Amino acid sequence: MPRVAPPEVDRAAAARAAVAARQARAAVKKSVHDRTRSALDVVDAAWSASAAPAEASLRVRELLTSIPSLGPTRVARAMEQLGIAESKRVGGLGVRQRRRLREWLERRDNHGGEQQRARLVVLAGPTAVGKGTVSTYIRENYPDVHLSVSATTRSPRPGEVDGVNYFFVSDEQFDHLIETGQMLETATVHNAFRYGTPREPIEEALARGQSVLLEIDLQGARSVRKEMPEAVLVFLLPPTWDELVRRLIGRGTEDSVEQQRRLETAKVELAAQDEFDYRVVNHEVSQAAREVVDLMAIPKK
Ligand SMILES: Nc1ncnc2c1ncn2[C@@H]1O[C@H](COP(=O)(O)OP(=O)(O)OP(=O)(O)O)[C@@H](O)[C@H]1O
Ligand SMILES: Nc1nc2c(ncn2[C@@H]2O[C@H](COP(=O)(O)O)[C@@H](O)[C@H]2O)c(=O)[nH]1
Repeated sequence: MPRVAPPEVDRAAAARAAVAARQARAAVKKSVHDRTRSALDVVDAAWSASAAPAEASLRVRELLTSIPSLGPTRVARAMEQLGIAESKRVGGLGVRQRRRLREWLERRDNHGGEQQRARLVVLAGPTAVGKGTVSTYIRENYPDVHLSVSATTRSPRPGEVDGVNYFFVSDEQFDHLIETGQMLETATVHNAFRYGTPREPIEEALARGQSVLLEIDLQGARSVRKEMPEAVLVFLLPPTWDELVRRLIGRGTEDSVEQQRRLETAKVELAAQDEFDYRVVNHEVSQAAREVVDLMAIPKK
């Protein structure tokens, strides 16, 4: 192969080009930031008692596409995730829609207008610490997070819905899911029933850029770490041991034998908290949920 002489490098020109590129990137970032802040102002203004008709009647779709980094496809997807109809006007948003839109805009702004990298976050912790409660809060208030729905061989509790809380399956169906490679991890929890995380919905959500939350036990968290080392492991802690016992007994879904069994497992699980990347104390549900969601945005330790 003939040797090609390296081109003469004009170092000064290269440095000038790099500075110009940096300045251009900073300008775009600033304009995204400014437009995001003014979008937030419009959302707030449309809700104030003295709202100008122009702000209230603006369509959410138009408001979002006014932000330079958001094209029509991204806007359509975001609105779907936020549960806001395509034709909705800013003044016509419901309380929860408005809160979700504000939080979404704030999160984008905190990340320089960039869509944050999709992350797989595993939430584990002792029984009755509030994993299910925090996950439900996230499902209802952060629709851009995909919540994994586990399969289990236990029976539904009153109010639990198949396909929403769990996929309630028989032992034979659970075996089939394992044999056909459909599970990312499985475990027998509290020496009682089998639980497992279906693999495909997680892979699909991550591929479309959606962060995923798994609410699973310690064994499951360890298995996920082996399979997907990029996963972020979060341990949910109770404010105190006595509060944990109060929550378990207060929930009233287990008899006293099962409560004792779960508290024994809880001691083992609490001893493993140092294996996790982050710890979040569940004093208050909305605060704990926000801390968990915020962890989806920061680089893994
Ligand atoms: N921050 C909180 N403050 C007070 N009570 C809470 C809080 N979080 C959850 N709870 C209550 O504690 C109880 C246990 O919560 P939850 O069922 O969500 O726990 P869990 O960790 O999912 O339990 P398990 O692992 O046994 O399924 C529920 O009655 C719930 O309402
Ligand atoms: N390893 C897994 N553990 C899971 C999964 N889904 C739920 N769980 C954990 O099971 C216990 C009991 O749950 P409950 O709803 O019967 O009270 C709890 O610690 C859950 O976190 C899973 O897919 N894999």
